[in-house]
Amino acid sequence: MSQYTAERKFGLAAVRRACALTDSVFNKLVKNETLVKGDKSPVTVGDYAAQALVCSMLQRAFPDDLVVGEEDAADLREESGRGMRERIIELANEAIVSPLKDGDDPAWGVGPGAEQDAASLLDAIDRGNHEGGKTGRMWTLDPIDGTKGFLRGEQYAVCLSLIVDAKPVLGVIGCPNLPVDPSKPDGAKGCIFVATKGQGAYQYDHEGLSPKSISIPHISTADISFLESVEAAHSSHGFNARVAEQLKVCKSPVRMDSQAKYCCLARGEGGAYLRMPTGVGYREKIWDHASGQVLVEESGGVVSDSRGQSLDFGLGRTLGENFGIIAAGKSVHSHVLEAVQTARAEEDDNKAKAHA
Ligand SMILES: Nc1ncnc2c1ncn2[C@@H]1O[C@H](COP(=O)(O)O)[C@@H](OP(=O)(O)O)[C@H]1O
Ligand SMILES: [Mg+2]
Ligand SMILES: [Mg+2]
Ligand SMILES: [Mg+2]
Repeated sequence: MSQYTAERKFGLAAVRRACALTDSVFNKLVKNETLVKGDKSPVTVGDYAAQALVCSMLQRAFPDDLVVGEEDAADLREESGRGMRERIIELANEAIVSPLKDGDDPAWGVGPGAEQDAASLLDAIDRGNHEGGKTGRMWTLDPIDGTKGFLRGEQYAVCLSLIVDAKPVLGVIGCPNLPVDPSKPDGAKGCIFVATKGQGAYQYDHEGLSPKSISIPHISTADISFLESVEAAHSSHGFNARVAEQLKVCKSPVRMDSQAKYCCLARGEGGAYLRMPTGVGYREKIWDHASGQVLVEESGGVVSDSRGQSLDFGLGRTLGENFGIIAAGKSVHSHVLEAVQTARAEEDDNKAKAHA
C-alpha cells in the first residue's frame, strides 16, 4: 500500500471543508471581523475559524501528531476579543456540522450534531502552538494564506502539510478563487491541489473530485513570466525585474497572493516563482512554503534558496535566515539561480560603491 494514504485522504477532506468555510465567510464578512496582529498583518474571523476546524479534525484523526499553525487564540481569550470569539465559534461550528461528503469520516468529529463548545475550539486553535523541530511528525497549517488577497476578493489559499523528520511529505492547498482551467480565467473557480512525496501532484475540483495529474512542462528561460507576490513588502519586485533583465525575459510578471503561486507553477503557469527578501529581516514561515514545496517537487520542479540550498523545515516555526526562495521548473531553475546570484552580486557592488 502507498505511504501516507490516510493522511492524504484526511488532508483533502479537511482542506475541502475549510475552503467551504472561508468561501462562505468572505461573502458575510463585516467590519470589526478583522484584527491587526502585532506584526501589522491582518487576521480575520475566517483565519481563526478555519484553524479551529482543521486542528480539531487533526486532533481526532492523528492525536499523537504535533501541529504548527499560524494563528493562536491568545487575543480571543481576552474580554476585548469576545465579539470576534463568539463569531469564530459560530463559524467553526457551522463548518463542523455541515453534512458529510464522500471521503469524510465522522470519527474526525464532523457532521450533523458534532458541535463543540467555545473552550474546546479555542484549545483546538492553540494546538497549533507547537514550536516545530527536526524530528518526528508534525503538520503545518496556514488557515488562510494571503489574508490580504482574501480581503480583496482575490487569490488566497488554505494550506496543510505533513512534515516528517523536517521534510514535507504531503502538501494540500485549496484555492477557492483560482480558475479550474488557466485558459478560462472567467470560467469555474475553486481547486484543491494534493501532492505526496514520490507519488506525483494532482489538481482536484473544489469538491475534491475529478483528480488530474499535473506537471511542469519543459520551457526555456525566454518563456518565463515570473510569479510574484502582490505585496511589494513581501518580496522585492525591483530585484525580480533585474533578474528578468539578466535572463532576457520579455513577459510581464504575474502577481498573485498566497501559495496559489506554487499551484500555478505546478500546473505549468509562469515557469518560476521568485520571492527575494525586501531587506527588513523578515523570516519566512514554514506554513507559507511546506505544501508548495511538495507540490512543485512532485510536479517536476525544484525549490531552493538563492544559494541553491534546500529550504530547512527543521529550524522551528521559521525557515531561519532569509536567503529568498526560487521555485522553478527543472529546465530553468539553474538559470534563474545563476541570474539571481549575478543580480545579487551587482547589488552588493553598487552598495559598496555607494559607501566608498
Ligand atoms: N515582510 C515579509 N516578507 C515576506 N513575507 C511576509 C512578510 N510579511 C508577511 N509575510 C507573509 O507573506 C504571506 C503572504 O504571501 P504572499 O505575498 O505570497 O501572498 C503572509 O501569509 P498570511 O497571509 O497567511 O499571513 C505572511 O506570512
Ligand atoms: Mg497571516
Ligand atoms: Mg501565509
Ligand atoms: Mg495565514
